[in-house]
Amino acid sequence: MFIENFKVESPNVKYSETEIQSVYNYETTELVHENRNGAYQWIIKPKSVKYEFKTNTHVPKLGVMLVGWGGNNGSTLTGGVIANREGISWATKDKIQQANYFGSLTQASAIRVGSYQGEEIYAPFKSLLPMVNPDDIVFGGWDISNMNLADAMGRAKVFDIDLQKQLRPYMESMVPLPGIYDPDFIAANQEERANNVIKGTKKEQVQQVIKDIKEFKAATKVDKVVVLWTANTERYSNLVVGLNDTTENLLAALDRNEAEISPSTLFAIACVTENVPFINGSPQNTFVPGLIDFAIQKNCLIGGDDFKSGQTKMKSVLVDFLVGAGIKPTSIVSYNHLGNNDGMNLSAPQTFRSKEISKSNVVDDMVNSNAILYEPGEHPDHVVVIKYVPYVADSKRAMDEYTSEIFMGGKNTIVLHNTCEDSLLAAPIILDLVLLAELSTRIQFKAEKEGKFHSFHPVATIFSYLTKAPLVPPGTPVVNALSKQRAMLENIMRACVGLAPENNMILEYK
Ligand SMILES: NC(=O)c1ccc[n+]([C@@H]2O[C@H](COP(=O)([O-])OP(=O)(O)OC[C@H]3O[C@@H](n4cnc5c(N)ncnc54)[C@H](O)[C@@H]3O)[C@@H](O)[C@H]2O)c1
Ligand SMILES: O=P([O-])([O-])O[C@@H]1[C@@H](O)[C@H](O)[C@@H](O)[C@H](O)[C@@H]1O
Repeated sequence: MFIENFKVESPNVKYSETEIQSVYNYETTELVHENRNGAYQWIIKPKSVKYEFKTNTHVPKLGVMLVGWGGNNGSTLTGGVIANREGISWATKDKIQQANYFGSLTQASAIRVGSYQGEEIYAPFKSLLPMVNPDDIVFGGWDISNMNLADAMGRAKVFDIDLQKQLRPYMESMVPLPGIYDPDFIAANQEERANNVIKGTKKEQVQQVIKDIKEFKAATKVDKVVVLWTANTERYSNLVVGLNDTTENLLAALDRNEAEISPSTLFAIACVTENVPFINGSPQNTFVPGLIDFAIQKNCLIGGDDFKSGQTKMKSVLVDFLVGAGIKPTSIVSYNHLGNNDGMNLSAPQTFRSKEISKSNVVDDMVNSNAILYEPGEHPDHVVVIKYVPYVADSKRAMDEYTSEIFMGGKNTIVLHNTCEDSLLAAPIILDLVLLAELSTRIQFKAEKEGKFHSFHPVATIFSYLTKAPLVPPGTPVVNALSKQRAMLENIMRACVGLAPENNMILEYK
């Protein structure tokens, strides 16, 4: 059965006018490696840590500024939210289609809240904590192309024509602000669309972005802004001691107009300076060490990298299943071709390399988790291929082959074929990222030994379910297995309302 909402009644949770307060006993373990009777032994000690959470329940009017607003993802998300807000339906060759938020974890997924009279009861994921209604988001942003959002939607070739016709009146007045264009960081084939750029030194560009954010807030009267990069994939920035290794060096490099500071890092500097959450939806290393250091100093939320939308999402499920079943993946080949501008930009070796890294590292934690299957340092052959084929446009064609060793020398090969509009997978993920970024800034918590409440660490690891290469604070383990990432996010939100983690034991029926 499905229920639309619920209230938790427990000594561990208190609802007030302005916040939800909860007490949560975090059950974990502490490991020691000790010499017991002459032999070293691993000892596991269960540990319970009492946490307190406070969630501000005032849901703000949210402004979302997209870098790359006029791109396939930016125009698709904007149009999709308008279509949902206005209740637009449109004719397709099969039926009259209603707008929806399918593919969004927060808007279209469910959680188990228990059982009632022998029936499992589920509720919307978004019913756990008060969240911004996506229909109310005010969009803005930047693009190096000056095309208005209605024409950009046409250029993207993602939405059905009847839908595009209905959306055009809402979108043709939306014109991106000039972006920061640096041909050294993206493919040369992007030059022809760069007709809308901020001139001046890198510091002047940062100052312009800050001014843009302030003017957007004032004009739209939003309470909060989240900035998200859905512009082109850049090449990796070189990490240089004395240039981008610390906050001081990065800001000094900015003053010197150093060439090696990428547009995405410039946007991130502007956002951290203004304490505006910044999320990187692309695979490049926007968050150089100096930027991470700056975000920590300012306690400004940053998160990324690279939306996890299709092939990689499947990979993080399949490899988790195989390794978890004691089956040994030995060869993984991920090929896809697509014909959108993203694909065109990725046809350059340096920008492709950024994507190859984010699409390849996703199996590392799962492989390293099982020494029965893999010797130290052993890992599957893993190849990523992306080809640009203009004719297919946004309709990405992905083909994957997974070969594994099974019982008694057997081999198993799984082949997947996956075709879809890439932007229709990415747009709901962008929505989740900005909604969760806003929500996480309303949560404070402390452990029993801590003196005062504090926010999450500025480097937002709670986004890992939504990103290919989860950005984590230094020294934090990277988890890529999709089921673990989803459970982590759900259980943290459950803790905020005093609910225990979903442990799937349903002992009452055992
Ligand atoms: N399924 C997906 O679509 C998916 C999944 C994961 C990651 N991504 C990443 O998301 C990003 C956007 O994908 P897309 O399909 O929308 O690409 P796109 O090329 O259609 O859109 C990118 C937009 O950014 C603009 N742009 C480029 N550099 C800019 C800058 N410095 N400042 C402002 N605007 C700039 C371009 O003019 C373009 O309009 C890419 O980096 C892509 O790799 C996409
Ligand atoms: O999310 P995913 O399907 O693994 O990866 C995708 C790539 O396969 C695709 O070629 C690229 O253009 C998209 O930006 C996205 O990154």
